[in-house]
Amino acid sequence: MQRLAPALRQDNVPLDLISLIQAILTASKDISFRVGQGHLNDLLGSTEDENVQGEVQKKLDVISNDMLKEIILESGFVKAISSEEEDHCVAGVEDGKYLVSFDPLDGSSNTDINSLIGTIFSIHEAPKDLAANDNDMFKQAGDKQVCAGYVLYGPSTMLAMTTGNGTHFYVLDKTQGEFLLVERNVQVPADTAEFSVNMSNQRFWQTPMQNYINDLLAGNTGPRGKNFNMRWIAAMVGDIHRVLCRGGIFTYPTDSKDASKPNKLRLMYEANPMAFLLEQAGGLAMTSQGRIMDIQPDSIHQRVEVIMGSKNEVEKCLSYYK
Ligand SMILES: O=P(O)(O)OC[C@H]1O[C@](O)(COP(=O)(O)O)[C@@H](O)[C@@H]1O
Ligand SMILES: [Mg+2]
Ligand SMILES: [Mg+2]
Repeated sequence: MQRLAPALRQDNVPLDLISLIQAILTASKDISFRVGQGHLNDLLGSTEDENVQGEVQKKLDVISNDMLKEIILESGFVKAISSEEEDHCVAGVEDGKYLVSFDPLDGSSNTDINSLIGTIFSIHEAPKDLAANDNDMFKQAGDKQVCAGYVLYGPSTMLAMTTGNGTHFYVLDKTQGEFLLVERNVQVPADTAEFSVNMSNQRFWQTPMQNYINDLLAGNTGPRGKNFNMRWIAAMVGDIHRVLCRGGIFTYPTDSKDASKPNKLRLMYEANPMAFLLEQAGGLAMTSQGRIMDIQPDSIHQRVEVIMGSKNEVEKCLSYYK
């Protein structure tokens, strides 16, 4: 099986970007090891602190954030990073070529129940005309990403990544400490009979989404004429990995549960990287208003509606908004 670096060179990925990706993965390998230790090293549970999202941070949120931040900034290729766990972007080197946005630990509510969690990352080129501590550098649409990926800490540690030449799967060979290419050009089936949403929020959704999901639940007794199954891992990294593997539609719809926060998932380090991976695998990644990767960001912690997955099913969902 091919190692990561030669696989990326095959896609003509610039050497400095390969080195930056390897830095991110070095931190991820360490996170994978620590996550695997679970109770053994007192890594579970929460801290006393809240992050900029107003969420109580898990110990693993903080540990993985610090490890990624340190290794990425030390790489020397990065002008700044932005993270779910950092209020403001953190400056790197002024002449750094890249910007990295990351969700150090996705699926935080799963850390204490030994369930699926992951790390999500997105890389843009850094503008030369702004200072390294200026958040405005990150106001670039998802379409401008040069790389996106996630590492899934599951029974095996897997990497899904794209640099714009298709989406590929890698597995961490823990005996060698290397990510090995296991599947090139993953393709998401255009149709599906599987949907993924937190149903407990149903009464707060907009009418089109309520109607769409009700028709799925009606199955072969309803207008869709076929039965649909439901899955919800409560970790976007796990739910999107399933969609990349076998198709499906994943959505976190706009809701009225908390008027100050109509959307849950973050554009820069959740929606955009997943959108790049899905589109490169033949899927779609939308809000009810348009393509996620066309959104011009206005803040590094901006939240957006997410409707993504199998092309025909996403289009079907969007038809309810017409
Ligand atoms: O708790 P809910 O409503 O099921 O939301 C689950 C969603 O929240 C998240 O856990 C948010 O991400 P973080 O864990 O990184 O904060 C997503 O991974 C997941 O899709
Ligand atoms: Mg997350
Ligand atoms: Mg997180």
